[in-house]
Amino acid sequence: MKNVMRRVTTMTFSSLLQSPPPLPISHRPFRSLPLATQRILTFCTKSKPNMADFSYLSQREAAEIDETLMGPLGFTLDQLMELAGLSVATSIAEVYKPSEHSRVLAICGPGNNGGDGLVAARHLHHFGYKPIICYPKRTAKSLYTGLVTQLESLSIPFVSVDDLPEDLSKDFDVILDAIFGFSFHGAPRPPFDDLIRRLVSLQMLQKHPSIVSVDIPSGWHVEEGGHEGGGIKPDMLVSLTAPKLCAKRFCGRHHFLGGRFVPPSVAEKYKLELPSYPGTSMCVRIGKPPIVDISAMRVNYVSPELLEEQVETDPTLQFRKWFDEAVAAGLRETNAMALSTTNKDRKPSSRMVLLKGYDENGFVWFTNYESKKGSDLSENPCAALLFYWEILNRQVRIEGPVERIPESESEYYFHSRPRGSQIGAIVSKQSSVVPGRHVLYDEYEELTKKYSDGSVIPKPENWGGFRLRPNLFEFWQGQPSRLHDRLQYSLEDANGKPAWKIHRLAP
Ligand SMILES: NC(=O)C1=CN([C@@H]2O[C@H](COP(=O)(O)OP(=O)(O)OC[C@H]3O[C@@H](n4cnc5c(N)ncnc54)[C@H](OP(=O)(O)O)[C@@H]3O)[C@@H](O)[C@H]2O)[C@H](O)CC1
Ligand SMILES: Cc1cc2nc3c(=O)[nH]c(=O)nc-3n(C[C@H](O)[C@H](O)[C@H](O)COP(=O)(O)O)c2cc1C
Ligand SMILES: Cc1ncc(COP(=O)(O)O)c(C=O)c1O
Ligand SMILES: [K+]
Repeated sequence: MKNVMRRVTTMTFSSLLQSPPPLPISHRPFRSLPLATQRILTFCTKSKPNMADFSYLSQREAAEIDETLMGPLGFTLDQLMELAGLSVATSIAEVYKPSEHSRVLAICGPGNNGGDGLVAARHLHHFGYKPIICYPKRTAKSLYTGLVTQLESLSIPFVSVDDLPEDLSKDFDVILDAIFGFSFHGAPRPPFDDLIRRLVSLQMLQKHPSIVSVDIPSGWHVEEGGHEGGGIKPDMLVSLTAPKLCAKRFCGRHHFLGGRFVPPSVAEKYKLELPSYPGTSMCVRIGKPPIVDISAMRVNYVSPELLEEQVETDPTLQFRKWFDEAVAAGLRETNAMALSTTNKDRKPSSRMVLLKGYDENGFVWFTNYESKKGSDLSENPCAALLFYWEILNRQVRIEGPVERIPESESEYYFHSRPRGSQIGAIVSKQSSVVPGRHVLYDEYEELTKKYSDGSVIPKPENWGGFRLRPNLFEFWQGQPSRLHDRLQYSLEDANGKPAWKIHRLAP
């Protein structure tokens, strides 16, 4: 596609045929765990099978890990607390959106758990929440006074226990329980005893703020747990480093793990079986995903209006504008599109493909000409493309006739791909039945060896590009109450020449 087409953002494609990634830790077989942990695991496996994959720390182990991190491993408390607090804030943001749960009360205790709460509150503020802090027993150390100063400089209010509203359910959507962590022992002393009692009675109400506990539900025994004895029942628990034994008794809807800083030596020493964190996330959900009512799943789209007078007269330019905005919005595969084809019996079929270039002449993707889509397109050379850019509430539909691109352009593009994907294209007789994965892997290995000298990998004859020449575009912008904007561009006759006409369609 030398200079013919504008190349879409370079995407990395980790081919199915490249070496398989290691199993995430959570999927590896159960390994030997500390005895106490094993006992609890065996006990709980019966009632909650999905929890058996993780290890749980005793109070002593948790403290020991902290000492190791901050001793021989060279971490400082400030660093760990910052990461712990950030994990808590990102976990909250995954479950409670600021649009509906902005009013957060962070109750912070005298130790490091309280410090995590202070850090989390700062991050929540930057995420768009409106936190208020109750921090009755302040620590004079500079780490804590610094955190307080940072919060004050953001005008985050501090409230005393006496000034807290009697009914916490009216003023708050989320209560962050950062009172006690893994060093809690005995029975809670004032003023925390009363604060915990208030959280317990709050939960008796039908509608109450969601309680999010940092590391340990405050007042629970670190190993034995305890809400049966009348303690708090948090809706969410964010375990740090690894869940403590009491987390086995957690029955709330959302259990997250944070503290993405555990070096392999610590994981190894304590035989930690933990899930892997996705992508760049600071937190990962553990335990069962929440049960959702699919029929109630809906988003009320709120977007700027899409007006006839704002859009480009040329739909390719309008596409460029939206495509670039989607890239700028940070979408991972802006160029992923659904391609719909039909066969000679008019039977439709859809799949995702990657857009690899577009201009006024059309939209190009690459594939195997002998695949299902290839065969459909030879029987009916017409197709529809569909993009959905969720975070922008936008959808684009494109339809038109399809043709193969010149062989030289396919050649050029094929050799620009990673060598693994080039070999993958040779190995895959796309859409045909394969007796097993090993067949693909064996051939892949063989070809990898064959071409290990760096010689040119020949493009299979049946692999190349298709170009759809649009005769219809539709730009869709989601709006409240389902009254979306839909602007359709169709090619119509204007004095004997085709010209793009814009029509607004009912949503
Ligand atoms: N590695 C990590 O994941 C990190 C986690 N962090 C967080 O740190 C806590 C543990 O912090 P620590 O300071 O050791 O302990 P606590 O936050 O639990 O609080 C200890 C203070 O609480 C007092 N305390 C204890 N029991 C009671 C009680 N019954 N009533 C009232 N007060 C109590 C205790 O006072 P004492 O006089 O009793 O000693 C302390 O003042 C961990 O859970 C994580 O949240 C770190 O941020 C970084 C690394
Ligand atoms: C995000 C995404 C992008 C894809 N891109 C391509 C592509 O560019 N070309 C391709 O042949 N298959 C691509 N695939 C695989 C196709 O969806 C499909 O499985 C394959 O092409 C076989 O389809 P068919 O049997 O209908 O021909 C992609 C899949 C996904 C999920
Ligand atoms: C089977 C197949 N072929 C081709 C592609 C496109 O790969 P590339 O971006 O290397 O052209 C993909 C992308 O997912 C694919 O799955
Ligand atoms: K806590």
